[in-house]
Amino acid sequence: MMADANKGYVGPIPPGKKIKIVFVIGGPGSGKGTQCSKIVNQFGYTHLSAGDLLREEVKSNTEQGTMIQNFMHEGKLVPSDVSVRLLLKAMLASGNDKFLIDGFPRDEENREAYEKIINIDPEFVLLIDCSREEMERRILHRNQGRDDDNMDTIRRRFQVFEESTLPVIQHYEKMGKLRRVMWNMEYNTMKLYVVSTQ
Ligand SMILES: Nc1ncnc2c1ncn2[C@@H]1O[C@H](COP(=O)(O)OP(=O)(O)O)[C@@H](O)[C@H]1O
Ligand SMILES: O=c1ccn([C@@H]2O[C@H](COP(=O)(O)OP(=O)(O)O)[C@@H](O)[C@H]2O)c(=O)[nH]1
Ligand SMILES: [Mg+2]
Repeated sequence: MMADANKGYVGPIPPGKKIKIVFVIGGPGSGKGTQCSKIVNQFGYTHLSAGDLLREEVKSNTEQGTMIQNFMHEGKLVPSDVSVRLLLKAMLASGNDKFLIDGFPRDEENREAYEKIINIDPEFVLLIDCSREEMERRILHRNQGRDDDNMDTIRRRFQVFEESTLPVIQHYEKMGKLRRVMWNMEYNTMKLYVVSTQ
């Protein structure tokens, strides 16, 4: 491993380790988790779902867990320092150097907190573009017993996606980092994006 693999990097990950990060973004129910699970099996990435990490934290029955549960139940975004710290903890615990980060960053504040605390430029941002009708249909049939998969919360989650996540997507598009795939695209086409950065 080259000593200057992360030249200029200032952050908590040990220097000298070239870390690859891919953000996977898309509306609620667009298939982020599904595609990430397929990609990790084949390409040795660690899949970190920000939503799953938050749900794990809710189970801990701490004050922070209850706070997170309330935000999620309302379809709102949990304060960035909480989500970023959970991501960082999971990255350090994994020992891996390639991560698919699913469902994050969801707003500009998330992105800024990530840049302040973790500060590793993503290789690219994979956007799963899916119609709202299809996303709604999928969420309502997902049967994972999620407290936020009800019509009322779903509506708010879509609103957050349109108002807060779209600006993040535009940011990465301006930087030339956005790779857009359609929800009904062949999985093999999706794989190409990952293979091309191996
Ligand atoms: N390409 C697909 N075609 C049909 N159903 C899908 C597809 N991808 C995902 N699903 C289903 O849609 C639901 C939402 O997918 P999920 O991966 O949980 O999305 P997200 O993580 O973006 O919310 C799940 O029940 C999943 O099985
Ligand atoms: O970085 C994140 C990721 C998720 N969430 C919260 O967790 C919920 C569920 O996110 P998840 O990614 O699991 O939902 P999905 O898009 O997969 O349906 C969101 O609505 C938010 O309330 C958050 O606050 N910050
Ligand atoms: Mg998901």
